[in-house]
Amino acid sequence: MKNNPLYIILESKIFIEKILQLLGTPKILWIALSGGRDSVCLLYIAIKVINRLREILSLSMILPKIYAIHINHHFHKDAAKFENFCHTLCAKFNVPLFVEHLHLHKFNENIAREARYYFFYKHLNKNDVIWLAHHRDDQSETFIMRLMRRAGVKGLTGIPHIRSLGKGKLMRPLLGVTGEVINAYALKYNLNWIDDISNLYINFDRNYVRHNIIPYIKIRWPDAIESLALCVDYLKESDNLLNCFAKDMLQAISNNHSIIPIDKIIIIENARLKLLIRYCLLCLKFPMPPKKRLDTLINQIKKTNGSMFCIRWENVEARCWRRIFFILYTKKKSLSIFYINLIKLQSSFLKKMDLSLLTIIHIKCSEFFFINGHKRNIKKILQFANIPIWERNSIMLLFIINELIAIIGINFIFVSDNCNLKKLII
Ligand SMILES: Nc1ncnc2c1ncn2[C@@H]1O[C@H](COP(=O)(O)OP(=O)(O)OP(=O)(O)O)[C@@H](O)[C@H]1O
Repeated sequence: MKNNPLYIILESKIFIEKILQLLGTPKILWIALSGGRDSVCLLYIAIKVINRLREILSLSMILPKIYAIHINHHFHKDAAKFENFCHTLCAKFNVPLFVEHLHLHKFNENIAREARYYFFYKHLNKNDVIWLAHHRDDQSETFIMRLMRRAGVKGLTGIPHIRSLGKGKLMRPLLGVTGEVINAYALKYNLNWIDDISNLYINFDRNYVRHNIIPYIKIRWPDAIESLALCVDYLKESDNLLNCFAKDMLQAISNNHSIIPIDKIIIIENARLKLLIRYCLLCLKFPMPPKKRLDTLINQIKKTNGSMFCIRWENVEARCWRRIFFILYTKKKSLSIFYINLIKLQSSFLKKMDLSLLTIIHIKCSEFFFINGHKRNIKKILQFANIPIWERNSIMLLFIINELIAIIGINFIFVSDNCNLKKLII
């Protein structure tokens, strides 16, 4: 096993050149280090890649520095073991390690993931890059899980190779290789890591797919991982095309993802209208409606012919009022949006603030924010961040705000005591 030649893929010229090309020359290359096999290998590869860069670049060029970041979730009984392991490993390689702590009353996988990305976001400065160790098997598992959740093209596109995150970029250089290759690499270089025993619990969907489904598919189709990952690549291309199409459609009728004249959309054919609404929701980072809800919404748009209606799912409301179609967020948003919007205001100040004083980011439209919370606390933050406050509780403000944004392009905050939009409208 130690001589397994598979590891060579990770040392091939093609692999190294591809990641060097993607990497560019950031000031800091962050490695998201969990202490597991994949991220330990990634750290090792990063060190080698920077050494390679040192050989190619002229002496006058500044090399990216490698920093590692570990999030201690304090939930796992081995949490301290993982953190200590990361400290020892980074000390060995002379890589500075930043540890962030997350204390949740009750562990929730999704919130923990969102919080992780928030911490990554917080550390990334302009042009920094962070590497995560997802690989081909993760991609194929995600694909199968999403199939079972009846995802459409967008959902099946899986994990992206590269995307922006705050001021920097998030990359997954190992997404093109399988776990088997990473394993061979780890064995070849005698790397140590900690096995997360929770990866064996098949009551989690991912683990069920990993242990109970993929091995069976591979008996019949040994290249299954590769084939599934290729499907994901094809779907990514289709999804990009659909997004371009939807963007053009929107640009022709509105300059806002959440406010569109109803007369412009009534005439759009159903399948295109669905695509347009999904695109707006995607840009607004709002949750997608279940299929039946979206069908009902389309029916309402066509049937009511511009009179009032309201369709809700999760915390989203799609409304028509005074011949304007609105997409609004009405209640508590997920942790990342909550943090990320606040952090935009003034991160150093917020660090000192007790965030629990604020209850909810109420609605986030593309250019302005509705915040609900104790007025005193919100005002304190906004004043500190030099953001003008408008206090009114009329939906008419939406129009005024929209007009002002269109005319002078300002950003400001609307603070309302009563964020029940239904009441406001009536
Ligand atoms: N607690 C953490 N701190 C820092 N980064 C993390 C943490 N958990 C996950 N990551 C990053 O996200 C990637 C994917 O996480 P996930 O839990 O899906 O994978 P994994 O199989 O546990 O990976 P690994 O073998 O590195 O632990 C990890 O490889 C790592 O880069």
